[in-house]
Amino acid sequence: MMRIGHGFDVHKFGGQGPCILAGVAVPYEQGLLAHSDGDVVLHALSDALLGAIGAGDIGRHFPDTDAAYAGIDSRILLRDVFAKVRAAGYVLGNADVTVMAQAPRLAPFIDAMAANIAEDLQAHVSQVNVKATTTEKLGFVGRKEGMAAEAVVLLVKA
Ligand SMILES: Nc1ccn([C@@H]2O[C@H](COP(=O)(O)O)[C@@H](O)[C@H]2O)c(=O)n1
Ligand SMILES: C[C@@]1(CO)OP(=O)(O)OP(=O)(O)OC[C@H]1O
Repeated sequence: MMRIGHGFDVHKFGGQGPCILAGVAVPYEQGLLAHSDGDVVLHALSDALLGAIGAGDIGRHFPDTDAAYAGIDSRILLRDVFAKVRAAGYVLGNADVTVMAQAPRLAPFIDAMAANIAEDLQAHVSQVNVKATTTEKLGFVGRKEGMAAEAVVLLVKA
């Protein structure tokens, strides 16, 4: 049996850079504001994984009111989420992630982002695709107010 999941997340720019995206420190004049490290990519991916096993979302598992998660590396959250996926009897089939950012330019960092995700999801890098798009200067992304990410995952029975 297979299970599909989708995730979406947004964080606002603010403070000092870099932006942490899939665990990669991407140089930028501002960072992403959040309770955690603001890793919008891993939050969308974690939500997709939780969605696929019918387990809600990361806000339910790691409340942003809990001091334990202040400034936390979102890779720790992703690995915890993936442990739940394994406990439910699944492994990753593939994951596809889209990052919406007018800036910074992400192309030089995409491979490192995919490698981190593959490592955390006990998968081969060929099972993980990460891509970026601007929004052609439209909307909050286009005005460089923040960044958004979407993720889709397919899980397969272990
Ligand atoms: N922050 C971004 C956004 C996009 N890219 C890459 O630029 C190419 C064109 O993007 P569109 O906005 O026309 O979809 C595309 O190949 C993106 O991967 C980027 O590096 N950083
Ligand atoms: C990750 C958590 C927990 O630190 O907080 P934030 O970093 O603010 O991120 P968000 O995407 O709002 O999601 C869920 C949270 O509970």
